[in-house]
Amino acid sequence: MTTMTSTHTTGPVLDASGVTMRFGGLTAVRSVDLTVSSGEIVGLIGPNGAGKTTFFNCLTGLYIPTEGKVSYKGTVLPPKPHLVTKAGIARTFQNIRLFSNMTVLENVLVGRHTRTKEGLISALLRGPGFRKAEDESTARAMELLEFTGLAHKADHLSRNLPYGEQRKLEIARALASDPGLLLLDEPTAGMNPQETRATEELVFAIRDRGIAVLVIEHDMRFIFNLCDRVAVLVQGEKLVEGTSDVVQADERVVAAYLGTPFEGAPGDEELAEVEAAEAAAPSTNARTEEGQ
Ligand SMILES: Nc1ncnc2c1ncn2[C@@H]1O[C@H](COP(=O)(O)OP(=O)(O)OP(=O)(O)O)[C@@H](O)[C@H]1O
Repeated sequence: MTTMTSTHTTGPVLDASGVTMRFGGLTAVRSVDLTVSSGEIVGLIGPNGAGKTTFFNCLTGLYIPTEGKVSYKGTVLPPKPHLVTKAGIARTFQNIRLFSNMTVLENVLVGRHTRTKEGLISALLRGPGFRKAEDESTARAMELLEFTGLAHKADHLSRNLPYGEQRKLEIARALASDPGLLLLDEPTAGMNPQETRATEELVFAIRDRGIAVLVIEHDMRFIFNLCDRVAVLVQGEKLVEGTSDVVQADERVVAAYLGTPFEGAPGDEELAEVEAAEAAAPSTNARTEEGQ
């Protein structure tokens, strides 16, 4: 039996059932059920204000749902963000939330703290146990920077990274908590086609490491290329859920969100844009290296 097969047979990593979130008179999320299984990449799409981020906040303990429950690997999660992270769910945010005055490596080390056992006394004494844990954390953080293509920037201040690399760093920091499920909130927002394509590859690589992924995104090419399953939220309710083909063909989704049927094989147009950008890239790099 391959690893892939065994991860697919272990049942849902995430099981959200009947999740409702009300803010006063406004019901932002209404009785939403969603599961994500090991080995899956699931997309969450919908118009602005549909309740996608609110749903993420309910999954990660930032909000206590008005109704419903969220389980991770069969255990109901306490609605406290640090306990949710410790249980195995990590996330990135729609707006980048890095520690801008820390280095790239330090940002990833911050994400590692839920997995280090050494306490305050040990840290103050800086005994052998603490130093060993520190070395292990640094090695793990560097491995994640290699994985995300940022190792060569480990000692740069995060605020000096280009936008696309800051987004990658957010993902590296989320991975530092060794999650079983990664929630990505608009990971390609503001990216050019080349960066979007690289992010797509990164998400596939994360999935191949055995981490399930739930992703919110407005870029439909990205979503339909990437996801095994897509759920559509409209006005807080789940309208449709299915494969990319099913969702794209659903008239209700077209009417409520996509506007016009999504034409052409997903990825073709994007591929052409990326190839054009890559063809133009050497001259851009040359200008940068010459300091122009
Ligand atoms: N803390 C809050 N208090 C009151 N209303 C809120 C709060 N957070 C979200 N809302 C409302 O809940 C609804 C859903 O918002 P949410 O940000 O979850 O939508 P979204 O689908 O993520 O939108 P977008 O795609 O624009 O990010 C909106 O009407 C929003 O104004």
